Amino acid sequence: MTTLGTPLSPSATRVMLLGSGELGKEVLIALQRLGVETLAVDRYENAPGQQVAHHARTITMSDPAQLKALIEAERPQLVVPEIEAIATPMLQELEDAGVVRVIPTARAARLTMDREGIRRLAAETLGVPTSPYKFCDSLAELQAAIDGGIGYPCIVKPVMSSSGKGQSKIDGPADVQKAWDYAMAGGRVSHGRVIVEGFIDFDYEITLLTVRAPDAAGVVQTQFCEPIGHVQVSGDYVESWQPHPMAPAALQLAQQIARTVTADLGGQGLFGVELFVKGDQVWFSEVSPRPHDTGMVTMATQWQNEFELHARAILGLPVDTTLKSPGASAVIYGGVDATGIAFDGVAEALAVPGVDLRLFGKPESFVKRRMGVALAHAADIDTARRNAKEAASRVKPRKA
Ligand SMILES: Nc1ncnc2c1ncn2[C@@H]1O[C@H](COP(=O)(O)OP(=O)(O)OP(=O)(O)O)[C@@H](O)[C@H]1O
Ligand SMILES: NCC(=O)N[C@@H]1O[C@H](COP(=O)([O-])[O-])[C@@H](O)[C@H]1O
Ligand SMILES: [Mg+2]
Repeated sequence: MTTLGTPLSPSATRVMLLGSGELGKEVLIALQRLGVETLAVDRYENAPGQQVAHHARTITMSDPAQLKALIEAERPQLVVPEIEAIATPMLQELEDAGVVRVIPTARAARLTMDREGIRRLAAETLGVPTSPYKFCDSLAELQAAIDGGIGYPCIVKPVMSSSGKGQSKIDGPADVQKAWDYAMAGGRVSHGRVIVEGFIDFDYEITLLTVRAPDAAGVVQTQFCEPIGHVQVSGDYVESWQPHPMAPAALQLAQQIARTVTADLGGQGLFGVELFVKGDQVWFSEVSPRPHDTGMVTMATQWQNEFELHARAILGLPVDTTLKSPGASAVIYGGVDATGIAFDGVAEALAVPGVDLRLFGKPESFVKRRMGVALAHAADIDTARRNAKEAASRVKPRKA
């Protein structure tokens, strides 16, 4: 039985988010709606989630000493990682010592913070199909890996990065040095290691949102949302839609891979399983043990969006993954480097049929920083995609 308390009282159910960007903000809102007391942590002040939580703290989350001190001082019942760049070995230590429960598990957070952990688990331990890959610590090792079998084209990524940071495609020998240098500059935590992956020439890619939540008997069951299709530019998502139509055989394989990987990671919560599909062939790419950026579309498409599903699953409450309507999302980038920016065209954007907006409230904009998203529901995904993109293009961020 789950019992929830009253926030800001001794009975409170207290949850700490580690990372409080646009995804954490929505998880925090979902938790607030259930009367959970929330504490939003991030690396900078006034992060989106910090603006809606009961409490806000700013620390270097990759520093084990700072992380330990904060968790020991606050003693939340649950710690919910929201980004990769966290001192996850310390989370493991605190979980092992019984100080906190980490969502979905400290081991899942540790394995997925580093591409090497999750890739070796999926490909080598679980035998799930992935692109060919090698890990390299120098430009010479990168060149040797490519010449030794990875071949061209291939993709280089820092082992610790997300949203495409430091990622580039190598089409031939002339690109290798550039890709190495770019990876060295782009990791979220400085680290001289990269993964080089053979390029998969997929027909399409999906995120399969997978929820592990207990049933009435308290047994954790796996449930899937409808597949989310998406388009990535420079390794960062720009557009997503749901449901993405799939051949039954490919969908079955996708669900089987997602079930295998998430069952091994364990715990309770929502996972974003990223998969490449070509005909009936499916490759595992990576997994977020938390809501996924492409899953923001579920704010327009599902009865319970991915943030509500995560909130419910981690609290041990029942979930409903069914679709309400086809829909789409389109990203709004900052377009300028400036703090405290203004957004023109909001009314024009909201005049597009079936459209809603999220402006995240990030205090500082960069040309390629995601500052908002347009959401659209429609009778079919083509209309929804068109309307979401139209609405996103009508929002004009500028220096205030
Ligand atoms: N081996 C590959 N073959 C073909 N395309 C790839 C490959 N690896 C990555 N990509 C493309 O680059 C995108 C981003 O890659 P990946 O998900 O590994 O990066 P990321 O930085 O973790 O992104 P995010 O944090 O947004 O999930 C993929 O969604 C896909 O479009
Ligand atoms: N693909 C992972 C992802 O989308 N993560 C989301 O972006 C935020 C960081 O944004 P920022 O880099 O603009 O601070 C994270 O806090 C999370 O919400
Ligand atoms: Mg990804």
